[in-house]
Amino acid sequence: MHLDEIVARKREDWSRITGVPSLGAARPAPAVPGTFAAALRGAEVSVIAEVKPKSPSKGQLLAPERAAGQARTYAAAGASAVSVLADTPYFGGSPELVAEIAADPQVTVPVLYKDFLVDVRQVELAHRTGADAVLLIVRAVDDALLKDLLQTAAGLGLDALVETFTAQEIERALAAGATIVGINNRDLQTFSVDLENSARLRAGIPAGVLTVSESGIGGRADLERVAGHGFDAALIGENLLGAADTAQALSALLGVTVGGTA
Ligand SMILES: O=P(O)(O)OC[C@@H](O)[C@@H](O)c1c[nH]c2ccccc12
Repeated sequence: MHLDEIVARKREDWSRITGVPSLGAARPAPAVPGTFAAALRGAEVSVIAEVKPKSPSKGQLLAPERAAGQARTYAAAGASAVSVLADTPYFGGSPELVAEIAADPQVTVPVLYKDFLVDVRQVELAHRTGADAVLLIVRAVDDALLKDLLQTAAGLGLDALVETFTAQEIERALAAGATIVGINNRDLQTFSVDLENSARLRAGIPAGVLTVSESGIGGRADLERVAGHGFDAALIGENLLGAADTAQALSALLGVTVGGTA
């Protein structure tokens, strides 16, 4: 299974859905534009820590009942933002999980809604969860839809992390107006990971655009490499989810980058 199959399924699912699904009693505060972007800015490389209950390549990563607590641990241990999977069939998350985490007073950092967006109604659903930002994957959409998704997000006060994998996708992201660009180190067609992908493509992103290196970042050496290439942030899931002590793993990652004290 790879990106094309996931995207085909999402399109089919959303063709059957009428309107925007409601989220029960969830009544989030309105999104404050720029909250997620602001969390990534700063002198040091920021960490966006991910709550990814399972993945197609690794299987179960986190027991469902531990997912919400994981976000609290990330926030307490110094993550600048948390990314939460809203996709259920492939990644074991849900919009309800995003809503629960976004409403948690102990999660004091911005929340990124992570799904495969192929319909503007998904941006509205993300907004209903109380998330601060959405992930948009360039490869999953055409230019017109990418623009629509970006404009819908902006209209609702949501920031957008626009994910790319190639130089051409970076150009498409920038042409559509992206102000936060992610470069994935994992090829979503094959699931192979190469950190050099970020390094190679970073130069194609102009100053003033926030940059995020995504996937396969394993430890402090990797994070330093990413910082050295000038990224504002790193998106990290599996390494933290697999650690015996998440808080300690995250502190060790951050300790070095914020002053070499870890
Ligand atoms: O767990 P990792 O290798 O640290 O990667 C996190 C994140 O980048 C990855 O989960 C991801 C990047 N883009 C995605 C799109 C959909 C689902 C998941 C992802």
